[in-house]
Amino acid sequence: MISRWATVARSGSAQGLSEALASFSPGLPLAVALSGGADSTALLVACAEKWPGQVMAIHIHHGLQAAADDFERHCIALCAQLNVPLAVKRVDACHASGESPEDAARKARYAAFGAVVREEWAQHAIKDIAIAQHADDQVETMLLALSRGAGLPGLAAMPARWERGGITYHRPLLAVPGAPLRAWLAERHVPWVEDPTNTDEQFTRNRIRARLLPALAESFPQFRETFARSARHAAQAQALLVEVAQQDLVLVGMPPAIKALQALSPPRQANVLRHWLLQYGARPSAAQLEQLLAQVAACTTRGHRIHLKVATGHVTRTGAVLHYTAAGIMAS
Ligand SMILES: Nc1ncnc2c1ncn2[C@@H]1O[C@H](COP(=O)(O)OP(=O)(O)OP(=O)(O)O)[C@@H](O)[C@H]1O
Repeated sequence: MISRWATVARSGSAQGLSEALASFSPGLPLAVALSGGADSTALLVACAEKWPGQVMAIHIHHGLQAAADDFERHCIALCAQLNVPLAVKRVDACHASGESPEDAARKARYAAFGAVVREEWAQHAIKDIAIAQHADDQVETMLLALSRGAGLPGLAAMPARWERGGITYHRPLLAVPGAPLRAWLAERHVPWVEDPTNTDEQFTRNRIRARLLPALAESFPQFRETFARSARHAAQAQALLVEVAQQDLVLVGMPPAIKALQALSPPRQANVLRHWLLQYGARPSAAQLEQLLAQVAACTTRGHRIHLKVATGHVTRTGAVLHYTAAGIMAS
């Protein structure tokens, strides 16, 4: 197995994958999130070769599209061939009103990952899960963020590593473009399932992949590296903003005192208010935040009333402080 990996690693298509895997050192045993598409198929094969007997796979059956059974069949066959234990979990990924089907599927998927490693595989004490987004996915995510007018959290795109619910998630392929992963699988005659919706240009991400990425490659051949560098800069700056917001929240207090807010510069007020609201899951739009800042600035008399819609709730003034009320519950 090792010599086969080394032979393939010398070919151009495998270069990125072998380099990415060389610097990837998760806790073991490792679970790989296997959709059955090319990227996660390549990640699973590469991980199973690198850590024989210490890799498992999780497949989530969303039941969202007719091809879901094909994905499941592929995952079962691949894992049997690799001798990798596989857990298949069925989820009901119905989306709530106001939520996109993709977001609902993503949420259901992460909840199911947690359930598998904590419940079904409790005896293996798995603490690490690898998912297979790659360099092209990262660029698409940044372009999507730009198209929505996102701020730093959006431009920071996808982190290479993060923790949720006691599990460390890894994205070891963020420096590897999509094409070499497919070429690597093709060289080794490993099949994968093509998601039929990936070519549907009704979806913005698919339009970005089909039209913008080739144009970027033509004009800026290094775009994947430079976009990745920008994402890292944005992530670092965002981490700093969170630190400043945490310190400022101590200064202004909980609930935030209007006088203390007024003593901060407007960008710091915006930063700390965004941070405060996020604790209730409320993400103000740029216009709502601007209005809130204007109201805080104008709040110089006892009688000045503040009652502003923010996300699904309201920010109101009660005496010297602000409150956030979400779905009828007052938070402070
Ligand atoms: N149904 C699923 N079951 C398990 N893991 C999944 C599933 N769907 C996605 N993932 C994981 O999340 C990553 C990103 O998902 P996304 O839908 O963007 O990719 P994909 O088009 O399915 O790509 P891939 O070719 O990697 O399978 C996948 O690479 C995979 O690791």
